[in-house]
Amino acid sequence: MKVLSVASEIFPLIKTGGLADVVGALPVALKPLGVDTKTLVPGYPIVMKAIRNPVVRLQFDDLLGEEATILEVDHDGVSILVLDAPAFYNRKGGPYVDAAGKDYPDNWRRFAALSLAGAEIAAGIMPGWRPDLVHAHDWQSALVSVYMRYYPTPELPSVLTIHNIAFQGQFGADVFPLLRLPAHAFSIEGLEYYGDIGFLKGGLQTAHAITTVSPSYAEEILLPEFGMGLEGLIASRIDSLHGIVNGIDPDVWNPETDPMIARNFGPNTMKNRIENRKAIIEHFGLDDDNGPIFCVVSRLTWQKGMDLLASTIEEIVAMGAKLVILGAGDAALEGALLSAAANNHGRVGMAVGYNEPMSHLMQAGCDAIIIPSRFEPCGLTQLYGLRYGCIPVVARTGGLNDTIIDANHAAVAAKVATGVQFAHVTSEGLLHAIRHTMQLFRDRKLWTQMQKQGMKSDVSWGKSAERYAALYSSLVSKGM
Ligand SMILES: Nc1ncnc2c1ncn2[C@@H]1O[C@H](COP(=O)(O)OP(=O)(O)O[C@H]2O[C@H](CO)[C@@H](O)[C@H](O)[C@H]2O)[C@@H](O)[C@H]1O
Repeated sequence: MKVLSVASEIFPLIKTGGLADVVGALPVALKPLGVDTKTLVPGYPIVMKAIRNPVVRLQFDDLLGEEATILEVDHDGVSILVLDAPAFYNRKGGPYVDAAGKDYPDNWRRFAALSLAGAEIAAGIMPGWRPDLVHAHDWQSALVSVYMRYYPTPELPSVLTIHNIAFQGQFGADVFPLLRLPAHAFSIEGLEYYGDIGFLKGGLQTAHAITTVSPSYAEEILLPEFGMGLEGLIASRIDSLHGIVNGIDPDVWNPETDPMIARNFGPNTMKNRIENRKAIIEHFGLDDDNGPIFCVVSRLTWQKGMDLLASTIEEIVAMGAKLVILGAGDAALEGALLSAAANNHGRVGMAVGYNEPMSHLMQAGCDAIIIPSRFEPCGLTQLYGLRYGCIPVVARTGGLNDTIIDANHAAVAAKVATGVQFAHVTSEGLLHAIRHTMQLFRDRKLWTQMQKQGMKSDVSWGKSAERYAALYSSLVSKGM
């Protein structure tokens, strides 16, 4: 089976969040199951710089008014199609925002072009390769199935994965004529969304299957609290909705071989882990006592509950814990966390920005990772935590609920606990969970047993890749 995956990020070429990890790892996991994937991504400057020996596969004279080229590269066995369209992607800022952090005003056009290029490739215009199915991710590529439905291109089976329903790609109706779709695509069955146009909304209407990244989140988005206005539409498509939990790349995230950490370790060499703890203490200038070191690796946003963290830091420190934070995002949250770190020298450390090696070292050297998300479609950092013996302390929501076994009495007695969950995502709820975690930490035997239990958890893509492959097959064999 041949699959065209279309996405705005792919690890390791370009990553701003978990989407990139999934888009990069899933094709590798699908390959042994007979699924050959090519992944179409925008040719941002960072991508153009990273690719080696690209082959020109296709040229567009007029992709939504601009010239564009499809280049193919093989990156560590993953086949990547790069949409080289300087008018859309050759910008100084990030993939979505300019250097000042503001959304590019033409994001609708930049990602409509990505989706249209995907629909054209699906139609078979690229010599020598045509997919059997298209898999789009989030709003940035959600128009692929809209173009396939309304454009004069034949329609292939399609899957749309929601990684985060909070980002919907909603734009004014004035841009509709510029998308080159027929007038009837501006309808309730198509792109129209409360008088505007909605990229994700259009994709949810037209994709043959909708997936999201955990079973719990698939249920949550049927509720107004989590559906962000799309719950009614999703409910109308419930027969086509699937919750498939994310896995992680076991080679990139392997404490036994990870080159980004101070010392490798595994379940049988846990004592080596201490070298990573020492590296964290040194890097952040923390007090060298025996209390637990908590970490946070996160976008600094409301979704991730970072305001709750900021408001409880003094109490966390007063309990005797240490905390290190790696993150970037909301400027006010960044400021609040930085000043908490400055006020608690030796107890709280903060690294601002995006730092992949530091994210690995934190998982390897800290004792627990705090994830106080208000909603979390899947979450990947708790899975890395499991693999690295960094006990996840998580809000009971979405994929956090599906992947972490709370250390309640029954789970501890049965020796199956892998972390701590808290149901009330409030300052009190978070502090209660941290207090509980510190109690568990003091019982060294129990703590080590929980670490090892986590390290044994199946966080691979194995079963989830099988579910995607089965879904693809069912759509292709049905002819949709
Ligand atoms: N400052 C920093 N430096 C280095 N690395 C950093 C970093 N901040 C974050 N990261 C990394 O970025 C990734 C974040 O992934 P998540 O799954 O936690 O969230 P995200 O909200 O981006 O993804 C959305 O999509 C994913 C994928 O489906 C879902 O798991 C998730 O719930 C959903 O919100 C992790 O690999 C993490 O290590």
